[in-house]
Amino acid sequence: MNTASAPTTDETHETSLSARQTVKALYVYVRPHRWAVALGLLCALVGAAGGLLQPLATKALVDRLATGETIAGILLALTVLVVLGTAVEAFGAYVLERTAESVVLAARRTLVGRLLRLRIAEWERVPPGDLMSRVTSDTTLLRAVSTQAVVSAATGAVAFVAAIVTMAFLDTVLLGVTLGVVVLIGGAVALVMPRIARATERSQEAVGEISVALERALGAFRTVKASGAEERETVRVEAAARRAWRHGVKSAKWESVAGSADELAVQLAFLAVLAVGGARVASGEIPVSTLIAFLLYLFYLIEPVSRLIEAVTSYQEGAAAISRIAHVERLSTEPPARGEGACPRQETAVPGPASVRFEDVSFRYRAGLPYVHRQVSFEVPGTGMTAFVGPSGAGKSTVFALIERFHEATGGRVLVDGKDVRDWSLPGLRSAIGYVEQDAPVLAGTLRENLLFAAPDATDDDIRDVLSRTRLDTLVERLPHGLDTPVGHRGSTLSGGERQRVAIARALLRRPRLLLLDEATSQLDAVNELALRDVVTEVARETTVLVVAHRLSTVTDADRIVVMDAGRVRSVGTHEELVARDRLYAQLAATQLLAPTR
Ligand SMILES: Nc1ncnc2c1ncn2[C@@H]1O[C@H](COP(=O)(O)OP(=O)(O)OP(=O)(O)O)[C@@H](O)[C@H]1O
Repeated sequence: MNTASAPTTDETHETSLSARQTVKALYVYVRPHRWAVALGLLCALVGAAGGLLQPLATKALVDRLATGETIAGILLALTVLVVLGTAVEAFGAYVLERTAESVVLAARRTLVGRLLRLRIAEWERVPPGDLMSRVTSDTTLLRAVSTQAVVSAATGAVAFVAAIVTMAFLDTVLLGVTLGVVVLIGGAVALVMPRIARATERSQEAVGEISVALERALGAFRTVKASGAEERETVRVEAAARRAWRHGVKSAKWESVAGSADELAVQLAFLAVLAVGGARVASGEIPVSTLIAFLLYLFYLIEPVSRLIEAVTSYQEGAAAISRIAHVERLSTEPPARGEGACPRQETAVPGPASVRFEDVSFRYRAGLPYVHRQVSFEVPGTGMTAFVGPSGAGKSTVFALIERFHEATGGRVLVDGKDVRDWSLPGLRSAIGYVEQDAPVLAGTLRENLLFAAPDATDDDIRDVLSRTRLDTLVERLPHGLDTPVGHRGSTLSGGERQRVAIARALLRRPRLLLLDEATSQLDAVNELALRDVVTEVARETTVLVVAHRLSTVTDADRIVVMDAGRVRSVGTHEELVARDRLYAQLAATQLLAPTR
């Protein structure tokens, strides 16, 4: 029944796309811009046609010189041709660059939209730094392949065929010599191409590793410093950077081999044509103007051939990026809620506190991992405070994760208001809940942005009220810009206790029907703890409050306590009842839960 988590090892293995899948994925990006690409292609073709006419005009010019006719008209026509061709080509290039940027934007928007809807299980599996590098770095590789490569391939092919046909009219023997050389070099280039794709993919992977390593170190910056780990973490990031360099250089090596192939093909063909053509001119089989025109076409071939090579090269690079981007698209996202958009209002419109029931819930985070919940059953009626206690790792926080539907139960049912959480729309379910995580994350931005994060429509009065209830009003008075003071990366300019109170205020502003409070073990001082205790007690009068308790004061205030041990519910009762009849609870209360401000 579990669809949310439990990815297998196979799923985590990243496989490259086949050529067909790559082209299909590429087409999805290009399709919305096909008319712009077509316009760019048209401009490139016009430019190429201008180039194609030049050798013929030169042949006419040489012929006229031989007969003593005037050449001014042809020269003028040639100049106009060159200027117009260049202008059209420049316009086409702009259209393509703009389109390429739009393709990158579209890919980034799709990825970002998906990333924030990923299932928690997927998000836990893939390092955030790697995901970030796919959004920022890999998408840029789409730029070249999505438009320029398409146009280069098309114009290159058209110009190549046109030149070859014209050359066939001039002299088939010389064409045979030319094609022989081109096919030879082309075969060598074809061997090199897959190496470019492989090296690019490795290089992009290494860029992802740089982000992962950086995110790891910068995300625990103080710990890195306090542990004296700057050097080691630097080495780690550098190692990834060196891997990126190595594969980048490898890719550059093969690209330069491929990139110089066009020159080489034409130069070799030039020598061969010069030898064979010279003999044919000497024997009177062809006039010298034909040889000159043929040689000019030969040099004209450099461009289409280099365009074809460029197209294939950037396709190889792009294919690597498309594979990595497609991998994100394959990560599973949270299900679109049944009736999403319509249901939430209806669901949140139900007034009053929500009830919670676990029915024989079993759960493990992934196949192969041990069960965290085994037949967990308990019932929490609307209103009142229910505390969850138990040794570390007993599965208390996991109760909250299942209620929020961050993960889905492997067996049994989790019910909110008597309705299976899987039958709720996700926004509807979550909008009924206020959730304070154990580490009380505060986001970069101002204090106001943080408070309004879960309730963007809260009024100033609501904010004032919640600030005074959580004793944050004195902090706001002290801050230089009050509520509009930035709190730093992850709230680093606030104290641990302040961060926790901000997180609680944020949850309360949401006016939740169910408040989930994962108590931090040692964040609050006695005064603030007392104040918050009053707030939570007050909130519990009108809302269902579930607390993972680490403080004695919390459990003594609780209406009921659920004692968990090794993934099972051991007993349920009030503090007095449990002290009298549950040895583990009595022990916990006497030790871990004893100090009120632990
Ligand atoms: N995302 C996860 N993936 C895999 N295992 C996890 C994950 N989160 C928690 N666990 C494991 O599940 C078990 C229960 O974790 P949980 O956080 O529910 O315990 P807890 O009772 O809240 O502990 P504590 O009091 O220390 O916070 C632990 O053994 C933990 O290692």
